[in-house]
Amino acid sequence: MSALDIKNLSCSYQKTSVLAGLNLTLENNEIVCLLGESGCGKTTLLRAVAGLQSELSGDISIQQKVLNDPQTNIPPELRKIGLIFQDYALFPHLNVFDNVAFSLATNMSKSEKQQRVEEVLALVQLSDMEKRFPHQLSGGQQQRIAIARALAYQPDLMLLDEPFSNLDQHVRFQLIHEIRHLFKQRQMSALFVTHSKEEGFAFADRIALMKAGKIVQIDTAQKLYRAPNSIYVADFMGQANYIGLNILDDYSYQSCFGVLYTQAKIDQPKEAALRLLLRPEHIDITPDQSGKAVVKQVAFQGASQQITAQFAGQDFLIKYSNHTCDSVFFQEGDKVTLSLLNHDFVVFAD
Ligand SMILES: Nc1ncnc2c1ncn2[C@@H]1O[C@H](COP(=O)(O)OP(=O)(O)OP(=O)(O)O)[C@@H](O)[C@H]1O
Repeated sequence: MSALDIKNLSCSYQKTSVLAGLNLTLENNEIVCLLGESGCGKTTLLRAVAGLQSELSGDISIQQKVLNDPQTNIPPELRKIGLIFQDYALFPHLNVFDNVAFSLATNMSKSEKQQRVEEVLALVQLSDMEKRFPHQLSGGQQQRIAIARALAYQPDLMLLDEPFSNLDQHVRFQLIHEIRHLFKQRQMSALFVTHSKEEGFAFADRIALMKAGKIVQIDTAQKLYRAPNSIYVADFMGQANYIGLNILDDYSYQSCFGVLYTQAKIDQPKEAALRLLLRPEHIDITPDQSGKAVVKQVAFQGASQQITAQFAGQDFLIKYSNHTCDSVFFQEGDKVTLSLLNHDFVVFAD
């Protein structure tokens, strides 16, 4: 059974279309990250699922229960959704206990409430802070309280909008790992918005990369990085070089690195203009006095060097790992040879 099913969702603001015919399915216990540049519609999609969006068409179901279709529009408070925002949204005049208890049904007995609040505060490791007020907590602790409050409500789906972006780097990644572990333990499905791919990598099972109101690719972070379906996805997911290819026959191309052979039959017309994606770690660099490439720039990064080298009339970005004791430290002006390391080819047609 899927945790969330979105079919053909379109949303607009004053008739300006923001989401157009979007489809998305979340499996049970899955965390999916909506990633994309500012303004692509991530928050609008989250708001649509929460029932906070008015100009909307399409079908939305949670746990097979229809929330939105042409006949139905379940109000936000009945959707069994936990919402977590960037600014924690805690009530400043309520202590931790009352903030967490706030979302619980009014017909719950006092002892049931007590038990539920204690349980979720233990989950976020803040049991001893029941009496404190939000201003007496750090940003990370406030966000944990917000998460405890959402968990106490026992939602069918958790929606998180940039929940970690107000936290400093160290606390942020610690909290991301902690909350991911907690969600997995509680078998919680979640849709999570961010514009940081590092947060998406650390928190989500799958990433849905959005562009102008559409999901352009959805898959694991590794797949999006290694097998992007477009130059847009390739560039969004990491640094990239591209080289031109000419088809020689069904299994080989001519390139500036010589003839490249493929295992899979090439299914493009012979005259197609093609580009091969080369990540910086796909290119090997070796010092060579008679080499045809020259180092233009070196950025030492501790465990690696990021090198820009000119070869065949173009600049290549190369990642050179310093992991062995005979690693070379390259300098501007060094003559070098570049070669391609074995990897699965990703080729784009222009
Ligand atoms: N209330 C509104 N009225 C009119 N237009 C809006 C409104 N809210 C958002 N928009 C527009 O809708 C588009 C999508 O906005 P949305 O907030 O969903 O993007 P986002 O991907 O979450 O961006 P960000 O990463 O900057 O938060 C943007 O062009 C934005 O300007």
